[in-house]
Amino acid sequence: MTEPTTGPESDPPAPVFELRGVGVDYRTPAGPVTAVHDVTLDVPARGVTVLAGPSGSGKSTLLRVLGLFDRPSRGGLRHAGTDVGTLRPAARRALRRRRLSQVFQNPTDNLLDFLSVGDNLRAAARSADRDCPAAEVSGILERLDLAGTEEWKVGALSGGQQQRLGFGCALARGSAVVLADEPTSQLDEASADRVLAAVRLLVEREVAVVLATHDPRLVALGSRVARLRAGSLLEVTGHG
Ligand SMILES: Nc1ncnc2c1ncn2[C@@H]1O[C@H](COP(=O)(O)OP(=O)(O)OP(=O)(O)O)[C@@H](O)[C@H]1O
Repeated sequence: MTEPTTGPESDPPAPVFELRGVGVDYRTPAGPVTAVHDVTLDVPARGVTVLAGPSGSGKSTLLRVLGLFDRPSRGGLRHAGTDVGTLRPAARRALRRRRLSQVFQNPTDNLLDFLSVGDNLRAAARSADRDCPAAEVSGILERLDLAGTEEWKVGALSGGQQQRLGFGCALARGSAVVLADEPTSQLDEASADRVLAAVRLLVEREVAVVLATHDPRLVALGSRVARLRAGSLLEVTGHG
């Protein structure tokens, strides 16, 4: 029996996220604050999509929506064609576990400090119901320029090495999408440069990467750049 086809081979894959008129309000003691206004955006299934904008423009809020941590107050969100707004909490959690990874700003927030480097990769894979065999552990470490550190505790790594390992954990999880919030903001320039190489490795492995950043070097990696100001989408540039 032949597999059903979804279209000619040249068709690009469906967007990994489709946001339609998304708005997010926060309740505060002073009343509601609208952090994101009416954002309509497609996030391609390949390459880097950058959410760029000054502090307070809504980048982290949108990442929390894409990471299925927060529900939009208005509008719709589809992930790989599925309307996530209609999913029950357990189904949202399962989707997050199997399909998505997060890389936070602070490198230590991405790792378990009581485990070795290799065990962090294995634990990350298990958290997505996967295995990370020995060859994969050493392959990931080599590609991230961390060869020889497998037995080290993560506290022995520099901040930049820890952040690369954070991206390595996303690879070990086999996620389709990696969402990273200001991943270079705590790093010096040389360490940040090597984090860029980790992002490129994810792209090479056909992971969709969404970066919230104001680091121009990360913005330059974007095949699509969505510029935000005060919670509104100003423009979307690029392709992919
Ligand atoms: N939990 C919250 N409760 C109330 N207001 C919030 C909350 N989180 C964010 N905001 C407000 O929403 C707006 C957008 O914040 P957000 O953190 O998404 O912006 P950002 O672009 O990621 O900023 P930064 O670059 O400083 O992280 C800001 O006005 C912020 O004060």
